[in-house]
Amino acid sequence: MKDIKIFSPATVANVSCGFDVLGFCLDTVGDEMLIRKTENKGIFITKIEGYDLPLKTEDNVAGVSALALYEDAKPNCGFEIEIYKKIKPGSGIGSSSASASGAVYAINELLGKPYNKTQLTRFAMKGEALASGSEHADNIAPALFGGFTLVKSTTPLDILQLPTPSELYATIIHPQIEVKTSEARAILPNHIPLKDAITQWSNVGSLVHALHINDYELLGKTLNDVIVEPYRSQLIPSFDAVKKAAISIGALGCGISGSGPSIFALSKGQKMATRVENTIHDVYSKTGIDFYTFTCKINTEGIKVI
Ligand SMILES: Nc1ncnc2c1ncn2[C@@H]1O[C@H](COP(=O)(O)OP(=O)(O)O)[C@@H](O)[C@H]1O
Ligand SMILES: N[C@@H](CCOP(=O)(O)O)C(=O)O
Repeated sequence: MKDIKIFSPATVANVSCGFDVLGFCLDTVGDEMLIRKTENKGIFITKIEGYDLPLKTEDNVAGVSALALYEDAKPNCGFEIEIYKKIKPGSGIGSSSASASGAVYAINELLGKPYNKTQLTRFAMKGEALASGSEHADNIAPALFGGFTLVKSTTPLDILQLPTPSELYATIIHPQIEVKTSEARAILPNHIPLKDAITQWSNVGSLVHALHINDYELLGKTLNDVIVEPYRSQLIPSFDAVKKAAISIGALGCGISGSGPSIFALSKGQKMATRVENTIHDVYSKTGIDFYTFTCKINTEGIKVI
């Protein structure tokens, strides 16, 4: 195989209570990437469409991740990367992760799959560090593994795959403003009150249990973030109004998607999810800020060849 085209999906990291640990993969929205072998050794980004991003390998998340794999594999060829970007950088639905994980997934396929998904995650984390200043894996893991994932540890890297309730739908509202993950991380405290930590890890454990027993009502109760949301919600216009409206119309829960500005809501069934989307659309229409919304199932497959 000399070339490959892939779909690299958007993802929702943190999932309210699970900062840097929990994440899930979205369907329908994602980047496309075309990667081909070349006789010229090295990693070359030859084309980017959709958003203005650096072509220089070392300045692009996809290039940095690809280089990490390339320097480990030492293949007797190089790779050219074309990125067809659909996820706006700084969106909060894993734009950097889609590039980082897509690049390593595609090159691994072209090399005959010498690496497993955990090893690919490690390479892709190098790209995330370029974007956010931190090697977090909570977007990359759901992109590569699909569904819900929990990053048990980063050293050693240990990713847990969690069950995905079959009737679960995600609704995303993406205000067209940029919130860089690096900036959204810089405003977080280094220390947290013990009582908040107890609440947070109680919710994480309960969320994992809810996924395992397919309990939608319990899942909704766990979507509560007392540590990060109080700081980051201040970066997102009308966040509180969106969250209140989504839950009042029947969403299981609602929170900041990743580092924002996107907001996610989870619902049981497509009918409720559509009702939630219509409601938050009406709320945001009053802000005067450009935005778009979409609703989709949880993507249990992750990155795929197209
Ligand atoms: N291939 C790429 N895809 C997305 N962002 C990239 C890429 N290469 C570099 N970047 C930079 O990374 C940042 C986007 O990362 P981040 O803030 O984490 O956005 P998101 O929350 O959407 O993942 C932007 O500053 C962008 O310029
Ligand atoms: N745990 C990270 C997740 C960033 O997600 P993104 O979609 O905004 O890149 C964080 O919250 O900083």
